Amino acid sequence: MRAKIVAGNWKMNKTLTETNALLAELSGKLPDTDAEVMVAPTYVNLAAAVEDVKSSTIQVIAQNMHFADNGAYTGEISADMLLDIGINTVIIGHSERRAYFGETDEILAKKVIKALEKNLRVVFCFGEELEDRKSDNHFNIVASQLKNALFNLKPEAWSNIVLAYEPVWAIGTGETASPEQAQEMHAFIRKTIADEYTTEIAEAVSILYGGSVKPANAREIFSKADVDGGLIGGAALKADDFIAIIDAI
Ligand SMILES: O=C[C@H](O)COP(=O)(O)O
Repeated sequence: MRAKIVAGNWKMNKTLTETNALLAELSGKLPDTDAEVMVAPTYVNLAAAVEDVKSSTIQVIAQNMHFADNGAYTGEISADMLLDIGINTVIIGHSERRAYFGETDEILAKKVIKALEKNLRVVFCFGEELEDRKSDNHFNIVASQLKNALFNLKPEAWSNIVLAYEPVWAIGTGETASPEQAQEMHAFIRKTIADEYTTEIAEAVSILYGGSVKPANAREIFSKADVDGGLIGGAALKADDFIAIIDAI
């Protein structure tokens, strides 16, 4: 059985005070669920967030990390720093990192290798841009993103990988992929992994959908066979919306 996951990526939102308040509300309202619930606050609030959720099942995860062990990388964060404060999962490859911070497939491949070497679980994000979909190139782009960043991994490494398919045109735009478009791409991703590795590995990996998931559309998207949960941006910033999305899985 694949893990069901609802993860909230808070991006560059929420001060420490707001982080404490949102986590207190989420912990108090968290429904009974089989899904893993994760939140990714900004770096400076991670350690406090880990404390905040100590008595709940919410997992605090990181939005990014560097591929080096340590050194002269001003402004960056290492895997060991995350592990030391009790973080076990890191998002890598978010489209905003790719678009605004120049993160290439090559850089992302290094980050994934380092994270796995340190025993961190990786939520790996990828997805096509609007032009790719308009020119019917979206399957090629997604396949090449997977291949370039992940297909150098040994088969056993896949047990620590979660995928998040996020079509860039659906992120923060209010426009979402239809449940059918999400299912079509998730099935394609699974087949691409099965072709490169094995059906067992492809069937075991959780594939989340991200891009304007809201309480109103979550249930239908999550009902699709190959959609194992969501990576939620804007709607993760309000406790009631995030709880409603967790309830929808
Ligand atoms: O990491 C989350 C995604 O970028 C989705 O963001 P969004 O739900 O605001 O569209």
